[in-house]
Amino acid sequence: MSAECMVTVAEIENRGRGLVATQPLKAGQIVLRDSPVLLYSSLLPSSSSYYCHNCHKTLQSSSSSQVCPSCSVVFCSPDCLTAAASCSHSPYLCQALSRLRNCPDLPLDRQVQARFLIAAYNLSLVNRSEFQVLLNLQGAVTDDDITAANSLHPLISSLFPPSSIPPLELTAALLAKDRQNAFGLMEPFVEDRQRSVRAYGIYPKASFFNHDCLPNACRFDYVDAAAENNNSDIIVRMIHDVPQGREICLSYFPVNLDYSTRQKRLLDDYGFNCDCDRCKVEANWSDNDNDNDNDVDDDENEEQLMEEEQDEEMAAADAENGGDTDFPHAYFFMRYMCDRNNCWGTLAPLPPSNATPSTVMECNVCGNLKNDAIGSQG
Ligand SMILES: C[S@@+](CC[C@H](N)C(=O)[O-])C[C@H]1O[C@@H](n2cnc3c(N)ncnc32)[C@H](O)[C@@H]1O
Repeated sequence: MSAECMVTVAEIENRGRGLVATQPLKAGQIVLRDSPVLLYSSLLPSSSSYYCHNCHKTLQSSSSSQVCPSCSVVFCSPDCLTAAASCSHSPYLCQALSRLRNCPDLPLDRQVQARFLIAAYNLSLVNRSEFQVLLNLQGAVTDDDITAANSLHPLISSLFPPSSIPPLELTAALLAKDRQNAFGLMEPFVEDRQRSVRAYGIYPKASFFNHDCLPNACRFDYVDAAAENNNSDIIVRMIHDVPQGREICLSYFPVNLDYSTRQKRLLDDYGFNCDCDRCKVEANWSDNDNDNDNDVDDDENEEQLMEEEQDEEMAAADAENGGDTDFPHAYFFMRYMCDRNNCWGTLAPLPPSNATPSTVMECNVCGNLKNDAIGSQG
């Protein structure tokens, strides 16, 4: 059975649409493969010249690289140049990105938003049905989206003929959809180096996954390691078994973040208060009282460790529940969080072969494979 049949879109109370298992699902099973309808670079123009402007693979110093004759951006192969010319690097987009490169004073976050808007409006010109996918995404507009739209509108308007300038409201709505639905394609993991996002993508099916702070599935990508033409594809695999009818959720960020950081991020970026089982337990932890005093930058928060005390508190909470909750929290961290230094990835088994579960766990951040002692025992 194809991965696409294993989950279906359903309306979930207080969460909008979500993806639900159509059958009992096994640990390691692939429930979704998805390709982006839109992909844009998140890097400074100087760094983005190291990547193919179509598939975002690192360019090799080989003769197969192709240069756009109009704007000089580079593609990894003639195939990527041809594919891009009719879609992601149309004449409109080529001209628009050249204009954007002439705005060096625009801060990087605004440049990245401008690249998204250029890619989105390009999609409206080259592929109406995929643009419609974008319009159908969830996305409540905030004041920040309106501020960003106001600041970028003169630039965006200048890229269109006066008769077809898109309305400001559409620009704000698109920015909101991007914020709440884009997946970051990260640079491959290097120990002791801060990982950055290479590109953002809008994935039409994966954007239906809701968030849970203890997810039952996780997302894999194989940037620079994927088979030909699949550099930006993502795969979602089950972390553990779930019954038919269960909602399948991802975590929108590394699972080691603390309670108040998670709540803040979910409210600021995604517009909701999380009341998942883990949050219900952690909402009562005493050290949350101090969390706000320690507010630090989001990036720094990503680096925060799941402190030992918290592990102990989780174990205590599970013990209080009789230790027989459906899926104890401490167990999740012991079994499904990568223990490699500075990684904070989530582990999921490799796909089962011939219905036999795999005992090898793969980390979705560093790619490490490790034998699953608990799984292989039983
Ligand atoms: C990537 S979309 C997920 C699909 C979305 N529910 C829809 O209807 O298209 C992200 C948005 O879904 C909603 N969402 C995701 N997880 C949620 C959760 N655990 N509780 C409440 N809302 C959630 C939020 O509105 C969030 O901005």
